[in-house]
Amino acid sequence: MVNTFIINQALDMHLHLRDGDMLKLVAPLTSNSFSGALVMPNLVPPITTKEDLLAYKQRIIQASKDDNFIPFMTLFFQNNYTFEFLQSIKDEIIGIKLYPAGITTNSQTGVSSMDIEVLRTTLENMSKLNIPLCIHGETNGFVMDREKEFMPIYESLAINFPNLKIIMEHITTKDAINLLDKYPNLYATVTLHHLLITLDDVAGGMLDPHLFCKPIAKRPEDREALLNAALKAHPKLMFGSDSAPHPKHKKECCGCAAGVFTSPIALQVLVELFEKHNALENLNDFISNNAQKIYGLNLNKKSIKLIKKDFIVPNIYEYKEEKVIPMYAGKTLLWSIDSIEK
Ligand SMILES: NC(=O)N[C@@H](CC(=O)O)C(=O)O
Ligand SMILES: [Zn+2]
Ligand SMILES: [Zn+2]
Repeated sequence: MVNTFIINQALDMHLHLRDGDMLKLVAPLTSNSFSGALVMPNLVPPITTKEDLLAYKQRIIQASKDDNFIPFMTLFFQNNYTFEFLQSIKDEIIGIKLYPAGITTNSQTGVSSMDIEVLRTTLENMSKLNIPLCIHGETNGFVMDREKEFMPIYESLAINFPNLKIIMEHITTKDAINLLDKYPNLYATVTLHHLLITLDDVAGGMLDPHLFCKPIAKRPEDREALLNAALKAHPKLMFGSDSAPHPKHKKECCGCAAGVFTSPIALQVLVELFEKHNALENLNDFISNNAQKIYGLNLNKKSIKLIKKDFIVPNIYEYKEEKVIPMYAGKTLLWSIDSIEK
C-alpha cells in the first residue's frame, strides 16, 4: 500500500485568481503548493494592455507570498492586436485567451464572431511570434452541445494556422479528447471536477450551485473519456483546475455564477483519484511534465509530499469581507499535504 506520494513542480495551467481581497484570499491556496499557474485574464475590465498585465502580475506576486511561485500571465484576446504590440508583450505572457462574447463569466467583451477572417490579424501575428492561443470553446447553442458544436471551429483554426499552438481549455467531452490526436497543434487542459462529476451531480438531485460551471459537466461517457486520458497522462493533455472562486452570495442565490473553487483540494484529490485507478506513476506527467513540454518550461522548484492522512476540507475560506466555498466543503479526503520543499 502506498502511504506517501511526491509531486514535483505542480502546475495549474488554467486558474482564476481574481483581484483585490479575493486575490489575497485565493492566491496563497495555489502558490503554497504549486510551482506555477497560468492565470486567466477575465477580470472586469479584462487584461488587454501591457500596463494592466504587469500591474496585475505584481499584485499576484504580492498576494501569493511565495517567491517560488510563478504566475504565467495571459492577455485577453482582441481582434486586430498589431504585430508591434504583441512583440512588445511577448516575453511577459505565456498565451492569449480567446472568449466568445458572453459565453462565460466576465466574457462580455470577448469576440462576437469566430469567423477566421475576422480573427485573422491577431492569429497571424500570434503565429509569427509563437504565442499560444488558449480558447474557451463553446458556441451559444444548446447548453449540453456547446462544446461539441465548437469542434469544427477548433479544426478550422488548427488547419488554417498550422504553426499556432491551440489549447482547448477545460474540455468536457469525448469529442474533444478524440480531436486531440487529429491535429498536431491542438492541445487541451482538463479540470479536476470534470474528471469527477457529471450533470447528475450538478442537477440530478438537489441543485448544487458549487458544482455549476461552464462548460457544464456532461455525460458519464464523457467523464470516462476525460478520466482515461488523464490517467494515462495523454501527452497533449494538461491539468488546469479552472478553479474559479465566486463570493458565497453569488453562488448561493438565484442566478448563480459559473465556476467551481477547487484550488485547496486539487492535489489531494488527484492523488486519491490516480491511486484508486493504479495510475500514480502518471500523475507527475499529467500535473507537470506535459505542460512543461507543451509550453517549453523548465521548472525545478517545489516538491510536495502528500501522505495518506485524513484532510477535512474547510467549510469556507474567508478574508475580510470575502467568503468562498470550496468543492467538497466539509468532506473528508484520504490524502493530505504533509510538507513542501522549496
Ligand atoms: N469556468 C467557469 O465556470 N467560470 C470561469 C470562467 C471560465 O473559465 O469559463 C470564471 O471565471 O468564473
Ligand atoms: Zn472558460
Ligand atoms: Zn476558467
